[in-house]
Amino acid sequence: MHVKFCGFTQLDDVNTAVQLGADAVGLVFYPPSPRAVTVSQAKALVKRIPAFVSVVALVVNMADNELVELAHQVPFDIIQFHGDETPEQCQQLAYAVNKRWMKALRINAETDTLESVNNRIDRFAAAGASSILLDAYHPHKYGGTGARFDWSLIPKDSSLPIILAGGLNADNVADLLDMPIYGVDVSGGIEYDKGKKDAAKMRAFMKAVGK
Ligand SMILES: O=C(O)c1ccccc1N[C@@H]1O[C@H](COP(=O)(O)O)[C@@H](O)[C@H]1O
Repeated sequence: MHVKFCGFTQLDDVNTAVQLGADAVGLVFYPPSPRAVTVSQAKALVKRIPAFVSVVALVVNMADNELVELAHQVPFDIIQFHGDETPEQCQQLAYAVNKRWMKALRINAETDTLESVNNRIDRFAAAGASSILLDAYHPHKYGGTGARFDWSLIPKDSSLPIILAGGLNADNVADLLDMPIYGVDVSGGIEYDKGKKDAAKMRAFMKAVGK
């Protein structure tokens, strides 16, 4: 199971995540988020991230010129599109900065079915996504809500590797170990306050996934 810890703002927390063996560290470039970082904060955090640990830039409906500028300033590895971006927009934006990317789909149990989730994944696969992230739908927020979605809507035969997010923590992540997913992503479940990570919660999370 691959693990991404997301929403870092503190150097010590990044160091702890790396020491614990996180595969990826996510930085939020979405100013309304309480976990958002500035370019200069991000540069300082990324300096602490060694080879073999991926840096993920989480963006929400970011304008083309802003993403190009961000990519010039911060050496990230992968873009996580977590807004309303269409497959075509993701493809164009990622091409403009020459980066791999994944798309977050917010799953709504009232309107989604396994078929609709698979169809949505297929559209992003055709546009060149390297993975898909499934998160819980919230009517007023794009993510980082701490809410889970109905896991029976996780496809078994997805055309892209699935990264599961939404309300994960050390107590529930083990329930995912038998599911057809490539990785997990957590933010709120490893925090004591927004953007401030709890070393014991990070450790417990890694233990729960057997890392
Ligand atoms: O973390 C945020 O503030 C955030 C803001 C806007 C979009 C996504 C955001 N976070 C991502 O949301 C999921 C689930 O987070 P949680 O574990 O339920 O807190 C995860 O991918 C975060 O990276």
